[in-house]
Amino acid sequence: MSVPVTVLCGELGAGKTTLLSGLLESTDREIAVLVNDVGAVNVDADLVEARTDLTTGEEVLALENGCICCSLGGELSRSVIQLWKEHEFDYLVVEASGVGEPEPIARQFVRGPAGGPYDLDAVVTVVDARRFYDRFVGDDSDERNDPPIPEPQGPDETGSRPLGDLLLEQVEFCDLLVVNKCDLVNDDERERVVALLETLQPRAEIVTTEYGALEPEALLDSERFDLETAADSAGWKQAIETDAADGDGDDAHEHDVDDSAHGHDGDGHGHSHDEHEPGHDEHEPGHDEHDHSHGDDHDPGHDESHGHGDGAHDHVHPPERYGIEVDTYHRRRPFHPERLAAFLADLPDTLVRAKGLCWIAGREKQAITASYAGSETSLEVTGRWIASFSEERQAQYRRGQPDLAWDEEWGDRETRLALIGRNIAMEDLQSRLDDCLLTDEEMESDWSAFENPAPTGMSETVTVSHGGSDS
Ligand SMILES: Nc1nc2c(ncn2[C@@H]2O[C@H](COP(=O)(O)OP(=O)(O)OP(=O)(O)O)[C@@H](O)[C@H]2O)c(=O)[nH]1
Repeated sequence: MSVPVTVLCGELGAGKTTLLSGLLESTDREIAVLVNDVGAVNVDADLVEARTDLTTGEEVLALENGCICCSLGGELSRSVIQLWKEHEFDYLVVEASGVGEPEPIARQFVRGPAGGPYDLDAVVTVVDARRFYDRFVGDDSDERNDPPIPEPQGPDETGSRPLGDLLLEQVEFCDLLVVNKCDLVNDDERERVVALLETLQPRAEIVTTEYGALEPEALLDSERFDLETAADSAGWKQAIETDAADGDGDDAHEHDVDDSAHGHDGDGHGHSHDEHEPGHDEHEPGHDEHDHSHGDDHDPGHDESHGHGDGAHDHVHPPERYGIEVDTYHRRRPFHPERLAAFLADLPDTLVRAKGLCWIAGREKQAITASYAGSETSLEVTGRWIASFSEERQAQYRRGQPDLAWDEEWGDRETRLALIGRNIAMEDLQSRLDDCLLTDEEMESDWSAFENPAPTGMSETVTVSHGGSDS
């Protein structure tokens, strides 16, 4: 019998991982998860792993070397077929990269080789209510009862399509729309968002959530996916492309087989997380199966063009088309807590997403995950630096992770962030981050004397609002 599949799409930071983590916690179904993340730091797979008993490399499978939508007939199909052969599970959830287009992914499960063992059940798009409102609905009271239908905006002055275009495509293609982050909009704003979404996508069911809290039944075995529509993919394609062509005037939506990796520096990511807090004991020393490659690199590797020279297709990858740039920030020096907080409250609008581990002075034990999306950055203690354990334990952990880069003085403490922006001055951003690092003089000072808003306890989270204060 075919294994049903739910494909989870949505804007970067809309809450896909949050929703997925909740789903995995609330169902007894044996769910395999395919996570595809953009950027060298494959944080999502790690977060999903941390919150479940699934393990990367087994049921949680991370596609680190490419975007699903570029892996047509390639890595996606191979991965899911291999997964099906080697593991027992009765449901597959694919968490698509926040910049992935749903159609080519869905098509894999309908027409590709994965269509054999799998049966596409639903395509679910998660929408960030706040961002959707701000971007598309606005605050013009004249439009209150008759929101305009946003049109894809076409190339901007740099030749890239606005990121919102991709969001619209995800909205238009799906079967279920999850309007998430409803805690960040008021009732009126929420209703206007829903009204506009209904106009854009009359076929989809729409649910509103906070932190992606949904009953598993809403996401699994819904049989929402319309196979007839899917089989007639030229129809959807036309619908989507007609809109996009308004701005593009070319065939940039043509998707053909392309296994190129892009925007990835090939290394996995790093960090062993704490294993000694209540409820977080599932990992043993050496549990971390991710790669630990620690080049102090800045890999802009996202500029590859996808011209194939045979004239058959003109695939422009979304990160390129939408002006998205992916970079990593890696430093082995701690942040000054107050300067970091001030920086996080004043992030450039061109930054779409940032996520990764931070080393913050005064928090010598805590490995803190920073996650920026939309209007806020959360700082959450997600583990402990191995260097903060006894020497005996350190040795034990390090034996299990022979590739772990280790500094004589600071051990594994470091900052490694994925930065995703649109038309962003990445160097400026990196240099502003550098300004948040401790100076040589501060390195010698008493770090515990700094005012420090960073969290201390495992899973404790501090949120910094963009342009606002801590909460
Ligand atoms: N205020 C608020 N924050 C939320 C909600 N849902 C998720 N978040 C936060 O938003 C941030 C992004 O959530 P994720 O679940 O990682 O988003 P994602 O869509 O998986 O992100 P990408 O994988 O980068 O595309 C995290 O800091 C979440 O804690 C919500 O309903 N309300």
